[in-house]
Amino acid sequence: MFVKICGITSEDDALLAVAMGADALGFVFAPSSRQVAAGHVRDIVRRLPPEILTLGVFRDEAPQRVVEQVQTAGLGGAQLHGHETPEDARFVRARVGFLVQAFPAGADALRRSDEWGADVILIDSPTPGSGQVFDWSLAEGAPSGRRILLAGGLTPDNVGDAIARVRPWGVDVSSGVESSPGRKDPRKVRAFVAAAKAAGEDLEHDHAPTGALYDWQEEGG
Ligand SMILES: O=C(O)c1ccccc1NCC(=O)[C@H](O)[C@H](O)COP(=O)(O)O
Repeated sequence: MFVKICGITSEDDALLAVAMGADALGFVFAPSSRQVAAGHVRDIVRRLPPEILTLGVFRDEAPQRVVEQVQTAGLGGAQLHGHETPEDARFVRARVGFLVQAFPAGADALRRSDEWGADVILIDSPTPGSGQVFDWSLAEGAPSGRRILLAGGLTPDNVGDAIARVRPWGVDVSSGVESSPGRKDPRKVRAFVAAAKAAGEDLEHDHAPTGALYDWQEEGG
């Protein structure tokens, strides 16, 4: 189970999340209480192991500006959370090398998400970074055979249920592992990563696959 910790604002929190077993970190460039500047992110990213996927998080930003910010910060890719068109997304993907495209759960566009050409489809609540949980049955609108990252109000207490229900490729969290906006709580981060990884192991040992997301994992994606 791939685990991304989003809304990182400090080197301490970045190193903490990595030490706890996170696979990816997100840095919010969109207007937010967690907003960070490219120069600050660059200083953090330099201290991280190369295998950690680092993503710049944007919302309705000009595609060329997304590319510039990702490159200035030395990030591994971009995560787009707004009303980006498939053309915007493909422009960014071609220049930054890795793209996560977010869709609000239940959005019609989720069924057409292949058009965005993203490496990973993120299914989130309509208000990203808000800590709001959505009805997980809405994640069923995702295309089959794609890497699905699930977010939206996940916590150490509910992430196991969410994984069992949605069977995603990975999970993404911000609010649920914070002590205050932009500050991560070490105990919550530890508990979240452990619960997500344990639930992922349970999925692998489950011999009764039911969903397309599981099929993709079975095929070695
Ligand atoms: O965190 C923000 O404030 C934010 C603002 C604008 C676009 C995206 C933003 N965050 C994205 C994330 O933190 C995660 O991808 C995800 O939405 C986490 O949500 P939650 O765990 O519910 O806080």
